[in-house]
Amino acid sequence: MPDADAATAGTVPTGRESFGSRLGQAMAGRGPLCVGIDPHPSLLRDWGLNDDAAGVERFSLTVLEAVGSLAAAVKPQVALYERHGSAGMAVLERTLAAAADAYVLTIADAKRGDIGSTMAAYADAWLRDGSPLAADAVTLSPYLGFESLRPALDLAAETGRGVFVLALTSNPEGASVQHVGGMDSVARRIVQAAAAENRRYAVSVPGNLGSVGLVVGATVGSALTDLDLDLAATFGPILAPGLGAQGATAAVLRRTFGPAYPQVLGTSSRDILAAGPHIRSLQDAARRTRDELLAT
Ligand SMILES: O=c1ccn([C@@H]2O[C@H](COP(=O)(O)O)[C@@H](O)[C@H]2O)c(=O)[nH]1
Repeated sequence: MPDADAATAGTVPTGRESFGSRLGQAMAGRGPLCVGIDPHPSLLRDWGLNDDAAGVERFSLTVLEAVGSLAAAVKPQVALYERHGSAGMAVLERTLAAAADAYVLTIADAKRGDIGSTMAAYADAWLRDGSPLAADAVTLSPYLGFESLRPALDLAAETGRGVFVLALTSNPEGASVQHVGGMDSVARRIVQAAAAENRRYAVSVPGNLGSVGLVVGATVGSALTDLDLDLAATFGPILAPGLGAQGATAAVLRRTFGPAYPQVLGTSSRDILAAGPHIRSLQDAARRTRDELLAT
């Protein structure tokens, strides 16, 4: 049931189940792990694959086959397909289609953000039904202003898809922009805007996940307390990259996110991918990370 805030809210304008609801079910059923599909040149080499589109395709489909049933979602890193030009983007299209066929949720890590008119085109690419690059969700950068993301926010709601807006990124340089403003920080404005968006679609109900998520790095340390950020109150999923290769552990994640931990989708790429190319080894690595996330 919607809460009082939702009295004036809109409803999700689609017959399709919302992304938040689908992700919530996947997290409950498979565990709170997202595996990044990041075909770095060094990983391709270690897997005995060429650094070309064919190598990227083999890599991507192997990861999908290995972890599809162990992860709530997979997150292809768009830059690592883009570096192979149109052939790489075609591989990304086929990877997204293969994941959809296997009922695995996809989060395209594209970090898009632009002025409104151009943002509408990015929204069409990643969130429109029938687009060859349509994913279940896409990552967005709000640094042209949160409202500049409106075309993507609205299209995601319309098509039952989701977005993850960068709030506190996992890289150390992020603080120089995101922490600015002290107790009225840039990050706080983004968190509040995401919360308002989830309220708008009447999902501010404990236990229900909204479809407007945030990216908050697993490596942000005490920033949530320092900046007084209440992530639980956003009711949205939190994509938390930084596990493994960037140094964070499941225990760190639990400490960092506190009451918002049930909303956290822990994300790991290189740490798990380094176990390939053998399916069994990839599965062991993904299972270990997932079990650590569940155990904390
Ligand atoms: O704040 C952010 C936002 C996105 N990422 C992305 O996540 C993966 C992390 O890869 P690892 O190999 O597990 O370090 C990568 O695709 C980043 O672009 C992030 O790390 N931090």
